Amino acid sequence: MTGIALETRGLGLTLSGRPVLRGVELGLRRGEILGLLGPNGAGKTTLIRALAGQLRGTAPVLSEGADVARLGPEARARRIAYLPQARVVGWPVAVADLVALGRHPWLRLGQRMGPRDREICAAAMAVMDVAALAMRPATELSGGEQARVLAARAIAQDTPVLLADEPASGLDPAHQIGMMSALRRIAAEGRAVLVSLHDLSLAARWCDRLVVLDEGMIAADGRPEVVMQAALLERVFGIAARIERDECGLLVAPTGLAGMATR
Ligand SMILES: Nc1ncnc2c1ncn2[C@@H]1O[C@H](COP(=O)(O)OP(=O)(O)OP(=O)(O)O)[C@@H](O)[C@H]1O
Repeated sequence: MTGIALETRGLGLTLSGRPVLRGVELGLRRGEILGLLGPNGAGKTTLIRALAGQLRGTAPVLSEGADVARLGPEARARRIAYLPQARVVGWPVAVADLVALGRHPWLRLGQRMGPRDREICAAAMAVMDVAALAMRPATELSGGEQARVLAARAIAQDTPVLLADEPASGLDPAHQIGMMSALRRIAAEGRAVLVSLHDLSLAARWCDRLVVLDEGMIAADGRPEVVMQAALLERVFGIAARIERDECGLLVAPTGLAGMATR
């Protein structure tokens, strides 16, 4: 068994005639939390959807030798959990039942959850701090609460690969830290985690490796201290930033637009 849980080599993808991804070479390693960064429209969501098997590009995405786009939905859901960017609950199901949907790929038709399934759901709800909301209709929750419930469902899926598209957006600072720490714990269990983020400090502090997408191409791929360079932030994001290191890791604070006076 290699350390690579999911990979694609030379992935290109065109949407409505527009090239959105070009020559993407990426491998997600077990035990690693990979942060995917890039400006709006860089192609992060498109790449995540391709990795999740929802979009097909010019190269396959391979999970243990299998093309994920060709796997049936159940087999795919046992290998890859995908937390989409849009996190709105559309129907008034109780939080605990919504999280339990994460166990469905592991149950046979008509089979009820067993003690182990219930344990996994309870742990996912605890880690996302939604256990106290278990009986509430999910539609009555705040945006951040709904986001945490849907993250708990993805965590309950208990897959070797977890892909999370901006899971920290809309969360308060404590729950952002809770989210990153939960993802890090999942990676520490030997799973592969990819998370897209706009918060550069959150990415630099919590991720083992950062990949920066720019106009559909990988502009940088490496450890946070290697990737987080003033020249790259200026070129890709058009910003000036203060980059500092303290005992917790890197701090990356945007100070202004590139070429303009810092305020
Ligand atoms: N269905 C589509 N048809 C045509 N173009 C699309 C389609 N979906 C996305 N795009 C384009 O592909 C590019 C990448 O979009 P994507 O959503 O992957 O970016 P992103 O990096 O996730 O951005 P953000 O940070 O704003 O979420 C954008 O320019 C977008 O307009």
